[in-house]
Amino acid sequence: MILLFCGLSGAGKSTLAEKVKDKLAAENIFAEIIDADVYRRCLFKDLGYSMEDRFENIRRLGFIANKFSSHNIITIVSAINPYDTIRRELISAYKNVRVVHIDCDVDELIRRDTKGLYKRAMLPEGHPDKLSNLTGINDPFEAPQNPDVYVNTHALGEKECTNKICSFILNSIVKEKYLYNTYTHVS
Ligand SMILES: Nc1ncnc2c1ncn2[C@@H]1O[C@H](COP(=O)(O)OS(=O)(=O)O)[C@@H](OP(=O)(O)O)[C@H]1O
Ligand SMILES: Nc1ncnc2c1ncn2[C@@H]1O[C@H](COP(=O)(O)OP(=O)(O)O)[C@@H](O)[C@H]1O
Repeated sequence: MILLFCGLSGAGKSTLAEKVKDKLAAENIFAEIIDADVYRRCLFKDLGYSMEDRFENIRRLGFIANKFSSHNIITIVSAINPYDTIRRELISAYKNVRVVHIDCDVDELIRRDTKGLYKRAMLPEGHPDKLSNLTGINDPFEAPQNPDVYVNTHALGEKECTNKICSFILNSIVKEKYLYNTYTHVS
């Protein structure tokens, strides 16, 4: 199964991916997280934030995710993933792709602003530090219309969000008789 965790920067994709992974590990279910921010820094240094580059980023992440997923590893792709077209492309290309919308009100994201990106995006035009294409501020985010799971991290705490996502995964495993790997957790 490939889970596309999509949502704006700071919404909670990475936090929830780690928590979901830990909760599944407690049930001896192995999950792999493909965090776009990490892959961009290590492997995809050639990509920026134009629509074309974002499409290419998601295509590459999807390709890698499918390698893990084809070995029956629950695979979480944590990326803003703002465009419906490319999400649909992955859904058509690979088996068992599910969309998890990690939503959060923009006002709350501006308050969190853990990376200082929102502050930079809201600087006046012409300011040398202004970020010109931050998703949700001055670049589009097409919210998934029918996500398999929806959580709003302003309305729900980390634990509630984690439980909701894990319940979906565990129910899917049962329904689809998903062959999942078990492993010995080494801390
Ligand atoms: N202009 C702009 N827009 C969006 N995001 C920006 C931008 N510049 C830098 N960053 C940082 O890059 C991370 C988003 O990369 P993604 O690969 O998830 O984006 S995308 O799916 O290709 O749209 C995102 O990471 P997260 O905060 O984890 O979402 C940001 O830290
Ligand atoms: N319900 C929640 N779920 C996830 N993160 C939350 C929640 N409430 C507050 N947060 C905080 O929001 C921030 C989300 O950051 P992060 O997970 O890096 O977001 P993203 O990966 O989407 O950019 C963290 O500081 C986290 O502690």
